[in-house]
Amino acid sequence: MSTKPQRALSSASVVPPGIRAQSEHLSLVATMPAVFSVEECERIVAIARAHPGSQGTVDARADAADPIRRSTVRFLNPEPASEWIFARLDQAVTRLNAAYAFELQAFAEGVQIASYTDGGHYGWHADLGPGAFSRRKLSLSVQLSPDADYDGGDLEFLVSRDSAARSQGALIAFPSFLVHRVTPVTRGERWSMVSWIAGPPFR
Ligand SMILES: O=C(O)CCC(=O)C(=O)O
Ligand SMILES: [Fe+2]
Repeated sequence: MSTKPQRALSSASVVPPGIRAQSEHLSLVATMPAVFSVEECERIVAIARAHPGSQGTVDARADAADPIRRSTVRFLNPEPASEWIFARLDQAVTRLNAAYAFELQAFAEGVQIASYTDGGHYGWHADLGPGAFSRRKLSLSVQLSPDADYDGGDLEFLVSRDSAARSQGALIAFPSFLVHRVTPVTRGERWSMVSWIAGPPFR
C-alpha cells in the first residue's frame, strides 16, 4: 500500500485544535449524494481500468485461504490528470468537516480505486493502523457503480449495521477508527473509490 503522495487540502478544510464541531455529537457515518455524476463515475472507472491492478492486501493478517480482503485495487496519485478528482473530494471534506471538526491536513495517500467481483469482499476492519496509518482520520468511500450492477457488496458499519447508500456517485464519510466491512459481491461488479484524509493522530 502506497503512503507517499499527499495532496494538501484547501486551507478551509483545516480546523485547528480548540475549534468545536457544529454539533456536540460526533457524526459517525455521513452521506453526500451525487458528489460525482454518473458520467464522472464512468470516467473514473475507465481511468482505473487503464491502470494495472493489484490484489488488495492487509498486512500480516492476509491469509490466502481466508483472506480478510479480496478485491483488485489501483491507486491514483495527485497529478494534473486526476486533480479534478482530488479537488472534488477536497470540497466535500470542507463541508463534512464542519461536523467532524477534525484537524485535517492532506490526503494520506493516493486515491484507492477497488473493484469487487464474485465473492470479492473486505471483512470487518478499521482504516487506522500503526505508523503512517495512524494519521488517517477521515475515510471517504465513493460508490462508482450503479446499484443495479451488483448484488451484495454492501458497505456496513459495526456500530449501526445499516448499509451505506448505494447510489452511484454518493460519498460516504466516516471517522477512520470506525469498524466497517464490504460484504461479498454475489453478482456483477462493484467499484468504489476510497481515500483517507490525514492529520495529526487522534488524541
Ligand atoms: O469499498 C469500499 O467502499 C470500502 C473499502 C474499504 O473499507 C477500504 O478500502 O478500507
Ligand atoms: Fe476500510
